[in-house]
Amino acid sequence: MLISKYSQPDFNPFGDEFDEEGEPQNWPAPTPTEPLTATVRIPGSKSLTNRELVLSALAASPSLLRAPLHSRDSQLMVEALGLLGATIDEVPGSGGFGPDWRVTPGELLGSTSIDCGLAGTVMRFVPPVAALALGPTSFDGDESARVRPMSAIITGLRGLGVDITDEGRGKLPFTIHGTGSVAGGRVNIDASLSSQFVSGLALAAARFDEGAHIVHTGERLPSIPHIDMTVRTLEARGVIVERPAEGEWKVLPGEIAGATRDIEPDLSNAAPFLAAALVTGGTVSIPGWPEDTTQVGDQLRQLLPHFGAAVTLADGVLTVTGTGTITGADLDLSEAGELAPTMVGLAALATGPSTITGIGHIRHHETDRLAALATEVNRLGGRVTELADGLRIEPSELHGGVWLSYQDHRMATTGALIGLAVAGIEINDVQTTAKTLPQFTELWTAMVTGASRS
Ligand SMILES: O=C(O)C1=C[C@@H](OP(=O)(O)O)[C@@H](O)[C@H](O)C1
Ligand SMILES: C=C(OP(=O)(O)O)C(=O)O
Repeated sequence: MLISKYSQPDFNPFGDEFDEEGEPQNWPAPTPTEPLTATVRIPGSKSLTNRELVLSALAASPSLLRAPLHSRDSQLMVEALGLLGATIDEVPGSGGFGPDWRVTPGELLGSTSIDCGLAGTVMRFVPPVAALALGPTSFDGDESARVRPMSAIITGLRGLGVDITDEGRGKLPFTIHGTGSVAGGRVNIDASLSSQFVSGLALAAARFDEGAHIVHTGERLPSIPHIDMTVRTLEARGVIVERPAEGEWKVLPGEIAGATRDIEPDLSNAAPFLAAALVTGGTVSIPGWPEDTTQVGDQLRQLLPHFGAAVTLADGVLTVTGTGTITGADLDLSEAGELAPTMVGLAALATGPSTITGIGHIRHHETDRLAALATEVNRLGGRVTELADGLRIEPSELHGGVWLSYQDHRMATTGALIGLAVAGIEINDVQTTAKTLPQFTELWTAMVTGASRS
């Protein structure tokens, strides 16, 4: 099994950016003097990598994952599945950002402890796998992971016949008492706080005796494209998923096939880079943009023009060009909450007001993103007001200062985005980008200095 360097407490991906006490130093966000012209290659998708890892561990035969994401979240997933019985070996890769992974499924055994870090995909996707293992598996994570909602997974698994002990808060930590099988059947859950509850149950459900008929009972369902991604990855491995009604998914019991899968670049991680074209009035291209994808980041093609961008997709290269002026936009991001921090960064630099709604659930992401974004932009002189399910951003002259990251990779990248236009912004704990993009500062600096010019 692979050892995760990203989950070691003393891991420092940037060498010199910790002080002598081991505290993260501030990273001065670069402010270019000219419009950018850059081509940026982006590593693999977190959402696809972690789904394919889970499905590979549950499959009937080995799988090969090509160009997977190597980051804290994917390493935590590798470790978790390794502890439960899968073997994950590195094989020489062709992707350029690290080796490929060969995943050999093994007998699922508990009697282990899983560290979820702050990864929603690990804390929501692995418990149903542990339910299939023989023996108890305890789950915990970072301190800030202990406030993220988990009750729909806990009550959902209980409804499917799984014994779980927890502290009664519907949060980490908890222990799954696996017996080697899960009865399965119909289960009602409220997934209004996270689509990952549906995805987590669905990914393992084909291995349950009766499969699972998942019924979402809440009033709203965020991030629907991520559930579509789950369904598509299941179907690609031969699993039958029926849709009896709106908000219902019926995963039939059956074999999950081993497969060779090419992981697409992470289109949501492309967001701040593409937005940089708007902020500087330049042009940024991302190669390897898939023609047909379930990644919600593909919606950037429709979203960025709202702020004044010209967007083209030709021969697998997405190119965004800005005019130097960012217009305000009114957006419903209920499907694409993951893109909200970047959109708020753009809105903070726009000439007109913006209202971004449909994202109440991002209060439960890595941090309360609505509060964190409002606080940080306002500390730089911005005018951001929190709404129940979003943010109102009004134009304002911003100034430099320290931008706090709240252990949130997308907060860190949003600070860097604003720093392209506002001199003197320093990102505290930029290392937190290792959650999904350990190369962030390297790629960002290359983009700004022209080192990634095509
Ligand atoms: O299933 C996934 O891979 C994800 C689902 C979404 O979660 P929510 O539904 O909690 O927003 C998204 O925001 C997250 O980054 C990744
Ligand atoms: C919400 C996110 O992550 P997680 O998978 O931890 O929920 C995110 O990456 O924006």
